[in-house]
Amino acid sequence: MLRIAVPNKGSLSEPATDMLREAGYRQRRDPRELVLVDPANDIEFFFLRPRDIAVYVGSGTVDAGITGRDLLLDSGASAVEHMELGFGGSTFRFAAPADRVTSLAEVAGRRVATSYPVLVGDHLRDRGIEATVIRLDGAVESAVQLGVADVVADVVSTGTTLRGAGLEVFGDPILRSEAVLIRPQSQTAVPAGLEVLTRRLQGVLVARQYVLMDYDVPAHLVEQAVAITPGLESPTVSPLHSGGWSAVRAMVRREDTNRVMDDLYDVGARAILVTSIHACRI
Ligand SMILES: Nc1ncnc2c1ncn2[C@@H]1O[C@H](COP(=O)(O)OP(=O)(O)OP(=O)(O)O)[C@@H](O)[C@H]1O
Ligand SMILES: O=P(O)(O)OC[C@H]1O[C@H](OP(=O)(O)OP(=O)(O)O)[C@H](O)[C@@H]1O
Ligand SMILES: [Mg+2]
Repeated sequence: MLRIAVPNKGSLSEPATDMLREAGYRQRRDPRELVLVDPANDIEFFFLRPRDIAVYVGSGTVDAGITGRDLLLDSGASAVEHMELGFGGSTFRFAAPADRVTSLAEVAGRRVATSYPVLVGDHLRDRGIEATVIRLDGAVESAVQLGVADVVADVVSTGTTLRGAGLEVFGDPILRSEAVLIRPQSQTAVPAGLEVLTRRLQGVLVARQYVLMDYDVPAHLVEQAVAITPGLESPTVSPLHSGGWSAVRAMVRREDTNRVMDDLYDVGARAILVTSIHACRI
């Protein structure tokens, strides 16, 4: 039976569970459940702290797990990224009170508060900057105001928390993170069940990122229209019953939907219909 670690709380928990449910796996209803078996899919889910998941995966006691790239790098565990999951996006950045510290070089000799001491320590060392890293469990934005640190390094999503604490980011992002499926470095071959899980999750990603577009276009304009909707591989073109027109079906990126419909209409396409993809295997 395949063993998969899933975040039990925090920002990644609900979107991870939603994605697995969308991929056809049983998921827990009670947030206190720690283990859930899905016998129909021969898979077992372990609900663990997001920060601990890389440790379990690295030790090889589970076959794969969902966590953040930032948490994986900070863990130092022997686990590798297997697949990006398209949610839980964030940047990891330095911040300080406006105008007090404005470049990475100025971090030298100062105190940096963070919940990600390995990630930050590695970043500073790689750039030859000596600073004192102070490890805190969370809410690091208050560390400057409370006099424990001069600079913070933390997850930034909307930036609301930083603004609220009177801090401003400076320097380049330390990391761009998102939720990832990770597997043990020691795993020599990807288990068959993990390949199925991966394909299912890729199906969810495609269903979320693409829509299906159908339209009719005069046959002599098909080439122009198809240039606007090249699809993933190649669009399907079929003749309409009444001569001189073709029907085209292609996948289109969801965010491009309205621009593509406008462009198709301008070329002469009509009866342009957009349908959501419920599920797919590419
Ligand atoms: N707005 C956000 N706030 C916090 N983490 C986010 C956000 N968006 C994405 N993430 C990602 O979520 C992961 C951290 O999860 P979370 O903050 O839930 O863990 P935690 O801080 O260990 O737990 P908790 O906050 O419940 O104590 C990281 O990979 C981080 O990049
Ligand atoms: O840019 P924002 O949208 O404001 O989000 C970023 C904040 O969210 C996270 O905190 P979390 O809620 O996980 O609390 P924690 O600091 O205790 O981990 C993170 O550590 C930042 O504080
Ligand atoms: Mg947190």
